[in-house]
Amino acid sequence: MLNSVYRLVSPKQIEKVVVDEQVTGDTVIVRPTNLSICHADQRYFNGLRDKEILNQKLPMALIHEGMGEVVKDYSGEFEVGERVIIVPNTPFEHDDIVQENYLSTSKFRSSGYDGLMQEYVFARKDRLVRVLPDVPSNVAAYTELISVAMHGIKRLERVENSDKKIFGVWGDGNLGYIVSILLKSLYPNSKLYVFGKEEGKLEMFSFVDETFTIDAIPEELKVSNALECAGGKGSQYALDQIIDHIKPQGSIALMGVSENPIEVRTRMILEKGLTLSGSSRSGVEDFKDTINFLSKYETARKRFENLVGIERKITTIMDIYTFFEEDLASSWGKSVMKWEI
Ligand SMILES: NC(=O)C1=CN([C@@H]2O[C@H](COP(=O)(O)OP(=O)(O)OC[C@H]3O[C@@H](n4cnc5c(N)ncnc54)[C@H](OP(=O)(O)O)[C@@H]3O)[C@@H](O)[C@H]2O)C=CC1
Ligand SMILES: O=C(CO)[C@H](O)[C@H](O)COP(=O)(O)O
Ligand SMILES: [Zn+2]
Repeated sequence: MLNSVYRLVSPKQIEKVVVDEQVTGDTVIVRPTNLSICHADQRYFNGLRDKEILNQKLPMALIHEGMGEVVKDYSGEFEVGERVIIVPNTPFEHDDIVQENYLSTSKFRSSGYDGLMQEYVFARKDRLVRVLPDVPSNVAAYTELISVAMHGIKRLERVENSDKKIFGVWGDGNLGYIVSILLKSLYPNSKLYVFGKEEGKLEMFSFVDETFTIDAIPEELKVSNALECAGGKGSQYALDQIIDHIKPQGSIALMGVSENPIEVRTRMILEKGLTLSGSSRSGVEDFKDTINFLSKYETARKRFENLVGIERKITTIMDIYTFFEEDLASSWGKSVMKWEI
């Protein structure tokens, strides 16, 4: 069946290609409707990855955060018109130990495999999760990032000690905001401190116990466990501060992605007996946990609406270029496209 796919062929150049899609008894055809930009997409769009990586991964359609409506279901599980979130990770094997998003055989949309910038997405039925009626489409669009935060917290839980008095989140952007919302709901008896660069952004974190700009952290302040949500070179500075302000034998979730390798003070990690938990992407179970979370915590669900930043209707390739530029310039929130191309 013919489908139009909008692929990034080189930095800042997207071309429409028509591909012949294979259909099986497990295929569900989804019309993408609301797509959200991730930092990873911006890195590809602007050519901020190594040349070898770009050569290896392009051409490909960008975007791995999004939802759409079922237009045809060969599996018989979904109704036409149902709103569904598309899980970007696609495993081809099961492993009892390694989770689906860490299997080298899995494919991940918009990382060497076509993302959601397509006329129709031909998805496997197990890669779709229904959107709750109370969740607006512009929030459902970035469920993937919520599931990433959920996954990171769950991985941290595997290694944490029993001290959960104070969580520290470094990063006052999208991921930091989402992680903070999840922590505040999941750990109502713990204190939550958020560390960021700008007062203006930190004001959005009114629901946490305290916020600090990173140049004014009291020397004696200590956290039990920490989550690094800064990314880029900021990961290095954040990790450095975390090492200073975390209690001995605390645990750190590393979630921010840096384009280039960063320096880490391993000596102090050893001296304080710290545990680092790396976490990347998410799997379908994390999406299901996210949906359950959204259904259980109404206040948290509403808070996610405050994270919607710019929203635009996209009808041409030129609109995509403009939107990626606007997203780069935007100071707060997730940028969501109404995909009408
Ligand atoms: N592990 C995973 O699977 C995933 C990882 N990510 C990664 O997470 C990172 C964050 O993404 P996102 O939240 O969308 O990005 P944002 O740019 O919205 O947020 C990052 C925030 O951290 C702030 N920051 C920078 N340096 C520091 C520091 N030293 N201490 C505290 N805060 C700091 C930034 O401030 P300013 O803008 O002023 O510099 C910004 O507000 C990115 O690297 C992204 O690629 C995203 C999705 C999934
Ligand atoms: O954003 C992400 C998940 O939501 C990941 O950071 C992203 O998938 C990493 O992949 P890549 O190596 O292609 O940047
Ligand atoms: Zn992402």
